[in-house]
Amino acid sequence: MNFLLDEVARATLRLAEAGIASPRTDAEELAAFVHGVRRGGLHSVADSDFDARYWECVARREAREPLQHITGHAYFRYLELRVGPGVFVPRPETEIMVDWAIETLRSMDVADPLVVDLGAGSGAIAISIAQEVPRSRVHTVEIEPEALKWAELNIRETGHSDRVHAHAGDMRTALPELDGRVDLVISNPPYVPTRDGEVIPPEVRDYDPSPSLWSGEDGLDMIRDLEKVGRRLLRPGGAMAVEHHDGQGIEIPWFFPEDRGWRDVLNRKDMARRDRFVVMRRADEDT
Ligand SMILES: C[S@@+](CC[C@H](N)C(=O)[O-])C[C@H]1O[C@@H](n2cnc3c(N)ncnc32)[C@H](O)[C@@H]1O
Repeated sequence: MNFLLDEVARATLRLAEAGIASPRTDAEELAAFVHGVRRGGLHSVADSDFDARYWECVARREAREPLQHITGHAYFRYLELRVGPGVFVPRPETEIMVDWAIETLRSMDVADPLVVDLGAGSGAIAISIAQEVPRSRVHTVEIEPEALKWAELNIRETGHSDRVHAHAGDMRTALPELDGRVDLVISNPPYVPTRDGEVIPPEVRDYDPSPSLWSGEDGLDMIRDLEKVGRRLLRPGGAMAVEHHDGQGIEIPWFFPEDRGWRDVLNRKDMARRDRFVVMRRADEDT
């Protein structure tokens, strides 16, 4: 074993003691970041090249700063996105909802589908869809100016400025010019119940911006409003996906009733088999 791997083992213990859920991965990611190699290449770093800044990064992580804020990037599907203060760090759970959206768009008989992503954050959802559905046109909306800057940066740096457009605005009233024309609406809205304030991890509570998290006592305020937004934006037969907290999967389908033109409302699960997002579509014109 080389010196760096010894240090990674020591850092792993420190991070585990600090209550980090994935101490080994984080210790390795930080070592890879500091030494400019991939995780698989850590064994090849010469002992003389060990960089003591590694321990500064480990101390920041130990104090529960998110890994992605320390390294400055987050991986999401096939993207490496820039993140930092002022923006929500994209999560793996959301990748599964995006998977559903991409499959749904590919199965639609539409050459250049029109997509709206509500709550841009880093741009993770919007950029992934543009990248993986080649002719899609994606509009994303963000209320927080700081977050919008990160989304714009990522859209530019990933080379998707031609088909992803980030708009400043409130997702509840945004993009009236697209009313009735959108093929797919997707959102990972704020959904954490304010009553959970005491139990969420410090990485989330202290670093994800408040507007990306909280949505009323039961966490459902924004999702209730999204029913109206989807009804306004979608074309007949258009599809929608909304991420939610585990434990909210029973209530949300009731917000999208058949008598308001919703069809095929279904709960979908994440990798841990927990209810994680709800999908639905608008009735066709003749139903
Ligand atoms: C949970 S984050 C999701 C970000 C990103 N889509 C992702 O999945 O990583 C929710 C985002 O919605 C934004 N947001 C909250 N309320 C909003 C509103 N009323 N209108 C537009 N964006 C809003 C937050 O600032 C935050 O960036």
